[in-house]
Amino acid sequence: MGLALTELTVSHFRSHKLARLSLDGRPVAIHGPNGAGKTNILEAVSLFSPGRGMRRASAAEMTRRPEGLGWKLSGLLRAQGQNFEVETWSEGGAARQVRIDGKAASQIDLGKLARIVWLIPSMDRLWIEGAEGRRRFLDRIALSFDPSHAESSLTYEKAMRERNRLLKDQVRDAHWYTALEGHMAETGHRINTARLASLDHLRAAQEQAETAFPSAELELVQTEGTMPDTVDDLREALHESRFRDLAAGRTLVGPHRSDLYGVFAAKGVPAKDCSTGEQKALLVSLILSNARALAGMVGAPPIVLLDEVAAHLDAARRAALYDEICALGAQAWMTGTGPELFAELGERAQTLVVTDGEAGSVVRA
Ligand SMILES: Nc1ncnc2c1ncn2[C@@H]1O[C@H](COP(=O)(O)OP(=O)(O)OP(=O)(O)O)[C@@H](O)[C@H]1O
Repeated sequence: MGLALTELTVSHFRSHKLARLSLDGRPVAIHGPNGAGKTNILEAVSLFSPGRGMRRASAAEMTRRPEGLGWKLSGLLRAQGQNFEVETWSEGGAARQVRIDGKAASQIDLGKLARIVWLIPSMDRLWIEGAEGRRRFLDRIALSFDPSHAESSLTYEKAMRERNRLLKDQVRDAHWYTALEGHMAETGHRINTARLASLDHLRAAQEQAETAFPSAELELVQTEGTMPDTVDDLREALHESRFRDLAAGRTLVGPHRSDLYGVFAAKGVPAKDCSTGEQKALLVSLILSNARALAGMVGAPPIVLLDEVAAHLDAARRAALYDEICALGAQAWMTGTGPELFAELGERAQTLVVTDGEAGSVVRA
């Protein structure tokens, strides 16, 4: 068995008061009516990777109402041929903490053990909406390849926020800028390199795989100007941009101005102009490529979370998705409103049924 959660306890987390799940490593098909608490389980699993989880919610938002005292997720993770006891929790809305085998650990430590990727309904408009969503999508992929990408992003954003504050306040003291630009150049360059490397991994995985899903041609572009390709050039560009940035009241150069451009390869059509179904198929294709590339890199496929994906695929594509997930050997957690959406999986998956009970969500095998 590759990477998998074999036990999961969800406590005081969103609609779940207490859910104890035993998993056997097969894909997990979760069905139940709307609002029952299916996505909440996937969100819980996503919190075993660095960051705010798949809904980007605050720790306080995820605390079960009305109690509001905090939440806890614990599990047994099968990774690298061993079992790890993993825990993450938040008390009273405070920043979440992590423990591995009873010892305090960082989110990045956990991310190195539990590679987790996801596809969620809000990504359906990925190619149509703003560049920020596409950068975030690519950054999640980069983070799955290298969990320390999360740290680079946080450090860069913190320094940029500081610099933007100086720009807004029209501070002209060069010393302040020089120090911040040094940090931004180093972390910004690391972010850009990780994004480009991620695209290379995806391209290689797309080329090597036999898949029923369309491939995407992907390119990292700048919304304006160019992205300097060395630390020194980025530092220089930030320095040179100071007057322009003072006028704009924000930083105009750097990896926060990058965008992911995608083309439906077989037709040569930009992803944003493809049909809804084609856009979904492209996303599935990218997540499968991400999973394949990770399997090649770390020796095991990631845990894959697919929220409401089955319902949006026709029967042939759905069957192909299940075949590809099973061939990869990934523990995929999938949600849908009814069992018929998982019929093609048969015994290859484990089924959980979630219903809305008086004391919150109820999960049964
Ligand atoms: N902090 C919270 N405390 C208690 N309940 C919450 C909290 N956050 C969300 N919920 C409840 O969780 C439910 C939604 O759960 P979830 O999104 O998992 O549903 P779902 O089964 O995936 O539904 P759908 O099929 O409609 O997507 C809603 O009833 C919502 O009110």
